[in-house]
Amino acid sequence: MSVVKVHDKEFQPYIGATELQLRIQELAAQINKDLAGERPLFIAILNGSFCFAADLFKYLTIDAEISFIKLVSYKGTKSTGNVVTAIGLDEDLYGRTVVILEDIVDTGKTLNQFLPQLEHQQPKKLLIAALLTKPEALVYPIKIDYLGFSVPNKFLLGYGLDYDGLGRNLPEIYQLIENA
Ligand SMILES: O=P(O)(O)OC[C@H]1O[C@H](OP(=O)(O)OP(=O)(O)O)[C@H](O)[C@@H]1O
Ligand SMILES: Nc1nc2[nH]cnc2c(=O)[nH]1
Repeated sequence: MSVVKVHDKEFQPYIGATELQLRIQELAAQINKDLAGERPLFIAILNGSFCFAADLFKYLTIDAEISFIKLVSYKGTKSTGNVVTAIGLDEDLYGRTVVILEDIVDTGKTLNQFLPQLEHQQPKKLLIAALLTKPEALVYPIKIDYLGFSVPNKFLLGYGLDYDGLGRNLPEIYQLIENA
C-alpha cells in the first residue's frame, strides 16, 4: 500500500485489507452468536456501506435478510441538510430484529435523524453495526452495538468511502494527509 492521490488530495494507508476482513469476521462471529434464531433484517445505508455490508453479510452463518436504502434530505426542491426519507425501505419492521449497517458514524447526525423513523415501526430490537466511528467528531449520541474501529477525526477514503465520488473501490482504508 502506498500514498494515493484522488482529485487534488493525497491519502496515506491506514487500515489494510487483511485487518479489515479479520475485524469484520470478528463482528460477524459476535452477531452469529447474539442473533441466532432471530432471523435479523440488515439494513445497509447507501452508498458508503456497500463494501462493509457485502463482506459482513457473507460471514454470517445464521438465517438473515438484507435490504439497502438511501437517505435523502429534501424540502420542496431544496436540500435542508436534514435526513427525512429512506428510499427503498419496503420491509415491515414491526416485531423484527433490525441491524443498521453503516460504513462510518462521524458526527452521528445521519443516524440521529434516521433512527426515529425506524423506531416508529416498532422493531423488536434496533441494533447498529458500524465499521468506523470518530469519537472526537461525535455530536449526536449514537450507541453502536457492533463497532469495527474507533479512529481519529481525520477524513477517510476507500472501502466504500469516497472523496467527491472517487476512491470507493480501494480495498483498504486511507487517511487524508493534511497540508500535503
Ligand atoms: O455521522 P455523520 O456525520 O452523519 O456521517 C456519516 C454518514 O456519512 C457518510 O455518508 P455520506 O453522506 O458521505 O454519503 P455516501 O454514503 O453516499 O457517501 C456515511 O456513509 C454515513 O451515512
Ligand atoms: N469519505 C468519507 N465520508 C465520510 N462521511 C463521514 N465521515 C467521512 C469520512 O471520514 N470519509
